[in-house]
Amino acid sequence: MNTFTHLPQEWDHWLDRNLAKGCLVQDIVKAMVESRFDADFAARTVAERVELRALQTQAALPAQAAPRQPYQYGLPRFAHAGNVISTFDRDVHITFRMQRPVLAVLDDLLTHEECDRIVGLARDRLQRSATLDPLSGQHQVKDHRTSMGVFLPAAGDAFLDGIERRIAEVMNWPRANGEPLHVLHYDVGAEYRPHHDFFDPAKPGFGPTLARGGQRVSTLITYLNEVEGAGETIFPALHLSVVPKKGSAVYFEYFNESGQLDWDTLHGGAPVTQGEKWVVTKWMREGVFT
Ligand SMILES: O=C(O)CCC(=O)C(=O)O
Ligand SMILES: [Fe+2]
Repeated sequence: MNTFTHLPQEWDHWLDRNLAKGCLVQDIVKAMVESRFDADFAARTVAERVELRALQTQAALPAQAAPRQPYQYGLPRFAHAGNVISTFDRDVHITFRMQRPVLAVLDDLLTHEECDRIVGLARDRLQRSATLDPLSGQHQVKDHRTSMGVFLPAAGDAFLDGIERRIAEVMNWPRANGEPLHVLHYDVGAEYRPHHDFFDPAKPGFGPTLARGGQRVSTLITYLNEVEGAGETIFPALHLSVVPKKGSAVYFEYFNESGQLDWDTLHGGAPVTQGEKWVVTKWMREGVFT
């Protein structure tokens, strides 16, 4: 019986060595399955590692496409100097920041009461999270996103209205460019595998969503509860993970004035190993979201 669904460190190195040697993916997966790794796990793990290695070496593009130019870090959209962002109703504290990619961890974005209230608004309306298929443009439920989610439009809700305003000030981008707040819930074992929040313009299925305000430019993920085990937001290309803390948030941006995309913002929600995880995400667009 094939049982292993976790990659020990020695196997991690083995995987990299074999990919570097040019071994075929199917041979690597076969060897893992023969060593009692779960077949689906082995296939997924190898496919993800191939993608990550390609990203790191910028070799992910098909042969006929032009190589990606390095992302130009001009003036960040997140232009807050100092440690505190004084919004109209609350001081938000910057506890970590990095320039490449532009990323920050923020404390006190929401009070605990606000977190609980958002969870309360979302709890009974959750649906299994879907992702937009890059080829067909259809919303599809896939194994790589096993959370439950719901959009919370702020229209007419004074509470959400205030939160939206605060978030727009923190993201330093017009509120009208934001998609509605999106709440995600993860049970034990649920995860959101590494992805980019922007829409790859080379993929035809993203045309219709790109027509609704253009490209996504930045993301703010706010943690709504204390997670008992794991569930970090992981950034594999940066070897960075952000540990959930109730009321705190992680911000990152990935679209510059020249329209370049920062592929290093690859990120995901690691599987929750104990308890549950709630987040609320704000995605900003280039223009007004319609
Ligand atoms: O749950 C997380 O930590 C990541 C969520 C995420 O990537 C998103 O909402 O776009
Ligand atoms: Fe994301």
